[in-house]
Amino acid sequence: MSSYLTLIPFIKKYKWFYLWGVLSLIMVDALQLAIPEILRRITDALQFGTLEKQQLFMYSLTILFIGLLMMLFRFLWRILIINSSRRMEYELRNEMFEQFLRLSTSYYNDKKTGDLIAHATNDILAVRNAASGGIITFTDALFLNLAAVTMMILTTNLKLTLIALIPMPILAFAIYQFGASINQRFKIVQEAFSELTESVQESFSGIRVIKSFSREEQEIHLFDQSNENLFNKNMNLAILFGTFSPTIQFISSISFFITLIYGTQLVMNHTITLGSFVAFNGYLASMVWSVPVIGFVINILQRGAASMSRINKLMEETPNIVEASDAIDLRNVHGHIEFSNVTFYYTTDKVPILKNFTFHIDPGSTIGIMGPTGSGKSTIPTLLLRLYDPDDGEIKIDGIPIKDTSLRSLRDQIGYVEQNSFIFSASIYENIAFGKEDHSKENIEMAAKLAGLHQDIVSFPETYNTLIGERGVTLSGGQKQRLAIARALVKNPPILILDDSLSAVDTQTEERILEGIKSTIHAKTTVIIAHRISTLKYCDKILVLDNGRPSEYGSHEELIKLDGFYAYQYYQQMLEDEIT
Ligand SMILES: Nc1ncnc2c1ncn2[C@@H]1O[C@H](COP(=O)(O)OP(=O)(O)OP(=O)(O)O)[C@@H](O)[C@H]1O
Repeated sequence: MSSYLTLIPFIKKYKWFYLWGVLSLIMVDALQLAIPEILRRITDALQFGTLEKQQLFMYSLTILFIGLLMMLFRFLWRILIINSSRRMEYELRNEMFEQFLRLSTSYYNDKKTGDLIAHATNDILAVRNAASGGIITFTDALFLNLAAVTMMILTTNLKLTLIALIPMPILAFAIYQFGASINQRFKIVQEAFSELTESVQESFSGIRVIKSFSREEQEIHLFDQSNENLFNKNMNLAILFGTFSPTIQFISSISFFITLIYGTQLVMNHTITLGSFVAFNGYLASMVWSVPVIGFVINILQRGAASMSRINKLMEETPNIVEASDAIDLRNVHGHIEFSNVTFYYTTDKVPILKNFTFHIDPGSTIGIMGPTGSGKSTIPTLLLRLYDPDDGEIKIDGIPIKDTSLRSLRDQIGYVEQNSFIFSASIYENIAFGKEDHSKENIEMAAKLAGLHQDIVSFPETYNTLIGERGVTLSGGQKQRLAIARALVKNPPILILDDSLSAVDTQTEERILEGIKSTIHAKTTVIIAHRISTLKYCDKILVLDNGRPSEYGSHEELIKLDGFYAYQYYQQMLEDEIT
């Protein structure tokens, strides 16, 4: 329950809402307890034949008035408490999303999307329930219980009260036991639900693969298994719930049974009046209702606490990549890049991806990087962008260690086109303008032209406003790549990195794009990671990586002469071109 401590700032912020809300709630309860008192007076007057018409009219009118006040106060507490819990949910969700974006790339390496979504949905919902329903019902039940017992003792009979309360400890124990099992089964249901959501998400994302491999039957079977698992877990919970209510009701009825036997005797021997007996039953009914509710509330609060501790854990995560407190802004970059003795592991228990890697790129030059798959090519821009930090060594831009620069200014200097860039479900325009806040229509069109995409865009019915992704048209692999290039070019960055980003484009288009970039954007340091020699031959120098270490370096001609990996790839690709 200590996990709720993090909610204190929220509660403090909305303390007046909560305070007035709880007071209104207590007013509702107090008014509710006045009704058995009126019934006592009416019954007594009826029993002793003293009830006058005008008195009955007044009592009825009072009950009506109480009903009206209860309506008003109920409305008030609902508005006040539900409103503040919704505000809390809103703020908590915003804070969580900000934290998600603050966390470093490595955080996402071993996290399931379904679990992350569950934090933002189920966990926040459970906390909101605890902060609204939980608090309301807890206050409600606690006050009602205490007030009802006090009224029973003060207005009726202490002994009858004590005897009627005998089953209450059994009731409390049963509720506690049920509560623990319900909580556990509820958690299992949540896990099964998360598994099902994950599997549905995967099926939607991989629908093309499923269809092209005719895996529909197997996927339906797998889904059926997950769904059946969820059904079984839900049934387990339902059975427990099904047993819970009747058991609780049965134990509660023992209280009425005792009251009926002992209470009627007290009436018959004139220890209490008939009116007191009626009122006593009214108080008992309020109590019997509220005892199980306390059990439920404890569940809601426990569930909320479990969710809150998961949220706290997430909020306490610190990003691996942090800015120095005196970080400087990188400005007017010339594009000199230097890697000195860089060693890097994605996971420390595995082999290093880059080993003592030392390399430098002159400003304004175009450098190609090639090497076998998995040799660490894409890791180089990842480190340059500080998506990860090296375990050893240093990286500098224009002589400034990138660790000393602000993340934003560093990333603003680099236009990085990933192997498989993500395309958002938005318009083409918005996708290109993504990385540049102060863009103009001309900038966007210029970038699209340079990336060789403009002609494709104008052939779409709504040109630049055409929606793409889930809500719109589907782009071809080559169009996606060119869109990603346009997105990087619109930033007009001093350093441009194309990571296998022309592989789905034919060689003539590729030639046009690279020529365009070279002739239009002067003095840009360009790094081209590629497997195709046709792409690399535009580069001033080419670095061949092998197992995280430079193995060859030189111009196209120099590397051919060297007769190593590059030359082998060159002849191999020439042969393929001749055959096709
Ligand atoms: N996020 C990650 N977590 C753990 N390991 C990773 C991660 N990204 C890449 N790796 C591993 O690091 C190694 C180098 O990956 P990298 O992407 O740099 O290779 P690459 O030379 O660009 O390969 P390719 O030509 O296939 O794109 C690979 O073995 C890869 O499995």
